[in-house]
Amino acid sequence: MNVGDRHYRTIWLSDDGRSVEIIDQRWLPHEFRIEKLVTVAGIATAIRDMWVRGAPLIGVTAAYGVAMQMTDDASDEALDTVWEVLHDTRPTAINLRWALDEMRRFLRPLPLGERAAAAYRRANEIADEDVGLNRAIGENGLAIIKDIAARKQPGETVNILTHCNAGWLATVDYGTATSPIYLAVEAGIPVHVYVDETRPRNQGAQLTAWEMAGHGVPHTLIVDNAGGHLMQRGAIDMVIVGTDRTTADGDVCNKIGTYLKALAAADNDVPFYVALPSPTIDWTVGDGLAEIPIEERSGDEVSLVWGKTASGEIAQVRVSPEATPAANPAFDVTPARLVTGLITERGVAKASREGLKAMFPERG
Ligand SMILES: CSC[C@H]1O[C@H](OP(=O)(O)O)[C@H](O)[C@@H]1O
Repeated sequence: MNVGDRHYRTIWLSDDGRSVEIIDQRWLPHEFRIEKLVTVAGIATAIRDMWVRGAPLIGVTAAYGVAMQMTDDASDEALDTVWEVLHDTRPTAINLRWALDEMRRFLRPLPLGERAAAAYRRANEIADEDVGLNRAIGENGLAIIKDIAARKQPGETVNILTHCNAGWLATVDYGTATSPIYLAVEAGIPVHVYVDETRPRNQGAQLTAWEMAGHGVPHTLIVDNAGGHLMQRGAIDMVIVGTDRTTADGDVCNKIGTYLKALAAADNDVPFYVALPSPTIDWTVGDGLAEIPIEERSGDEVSLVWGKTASGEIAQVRVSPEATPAANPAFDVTPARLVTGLITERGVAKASREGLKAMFPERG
């Protein structure tokens, strides 16, 4: 997407044809910093410490990490080792495993001398594929927004709530949950987005709000706990979120707090949509609550908050007593029964095994 008058992706191959450059999302919205990643260890750190984050972007970053490894050592052992090293960075987003599996499947049959160049070609393809998938998700989600707009008074705003950041910053471009929003704005549909701040790391306040402001999308930042209140008062027409892993039965694992939004939406008859590219579907898992590993991150992310001081310094401040321990599950699971529809690149699927099989019959 555009940052000012320049188009950016979240990750791109450096001119040296080996390193990758990323938007280091830790400093947004206060500073727009580009970082160059030159080693597999650097790629692993960038994923683990959330310099880059978001399920699709994590997968693409790992794909480039495999390619980087192939330039150093293209042996089968090195291919297996880099798979393990990068897979261990974060446990929940299935795109990470999907991308690592895809790179290993693609490279294993190749002669060692061909693997490095082929790996970069495949990583570039995966990045490009992500952009196409997200654009298609946007088209399919736009139809839903248009339908809601058609049922309101002419010119009346469609109010959308989103949680965390499933924007272009969570992908290579366009985003998943935000893609229909961007296309709706392009189509001239009056939309307004309620942006959940999304504690503890505030991906909504720091990233989604930055994206919305950057693209002139009317939006309002709210605390995570305000969504139900707004739904009770008819202020929300639809909820749209992303996902880090959706099961073959339609259970949706996403940023912590998503489940509570889905409960409030169900209680207030507000449609609750999940936008996802198919690599985010884990076909090996049915029961999300029982089978999806939930990342437990440091309690410091709860107790300490990043922000910009009055003097313009980016700093952390403590919001709880030093002695108070904090728990920090990073994701939760929304049961399929609470999901109105899964907006995929092929269309809107019912959140069920049958619905996903109908959309992806080759997965039968
Ligand atoms: C388009 S996937 C975005 C998804 O990833 C986020 O998690 P994190 O920021 O921890 O990587 C969040 O769950 C978003 O919905």
